[in-house]
Amino acid sequence: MSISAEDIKKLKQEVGIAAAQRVKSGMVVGLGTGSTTAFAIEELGRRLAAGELTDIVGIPTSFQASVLGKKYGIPIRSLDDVDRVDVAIDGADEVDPHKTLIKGGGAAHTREKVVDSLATLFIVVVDESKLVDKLGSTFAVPLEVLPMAISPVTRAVEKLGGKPDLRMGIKKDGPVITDQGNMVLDVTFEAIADAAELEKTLNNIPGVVENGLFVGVTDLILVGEFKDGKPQIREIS
Ligand SMILES: O=C[C@H](O)[C@H](O)[C@H](O)COP(=O)(O)O
Repeated sequence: MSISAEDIKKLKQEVGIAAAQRVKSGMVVGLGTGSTTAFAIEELGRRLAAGELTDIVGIPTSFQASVLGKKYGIPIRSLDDVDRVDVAIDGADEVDPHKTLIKGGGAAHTREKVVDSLATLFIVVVDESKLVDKLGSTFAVPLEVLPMAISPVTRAVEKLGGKPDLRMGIKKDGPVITDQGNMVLDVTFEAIADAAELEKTLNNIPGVVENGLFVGVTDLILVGEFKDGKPQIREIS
């Protein structure tokens, strides 16, 4: 049974709110990027305004997260200002049974990997449509690439058996440019047998800044799903 866009939005909202409710006063919070995390950031702001939370600071994983954090009154800091990240809340484009992720649908995976990997507790928030048996079945692996290295990186990933596609803007002519001023190659692989190995291999190509495979980083996944017609949250830890 396919789920409507409205129902998916509802599930994103439920898991976003549930994740934000796990944040405690005094915590340093990694603010993820995307439509699901946006609900978590909004809920953090609501809790701050209501006095349910005090003294949190947010470490944004993108320009979008920074703007949203400020909009909802979360004090924004950089990694230079803190010595830890207590919890990070972030979305994903695919989640496999080993809690390995593909991220970067919003071209934010480089900063996300830095912040999410530092977190004592990394919570992934997704709706059920993101769960896959095999990584790469619905989503390509995004690579953030230095613009001057697009051609050699394209050839290198083709040699690895990947099919690279330069990500183009939707409301912009030309390629998508990341927050760091780089480009994105979305690489489709027929099968990803060993995500950990592929993550390292891709990052070893000169010119690749970071790829969207997140291996061994996830602590907890909150999955929004419909059961008996009602939205509910399943925890995978
Ligand atoms: O670059 C973007 C991020 O990795 C997002 O967290 C990911 O694309 C999921 O986004 P959404 O919650 O909008 O599906």
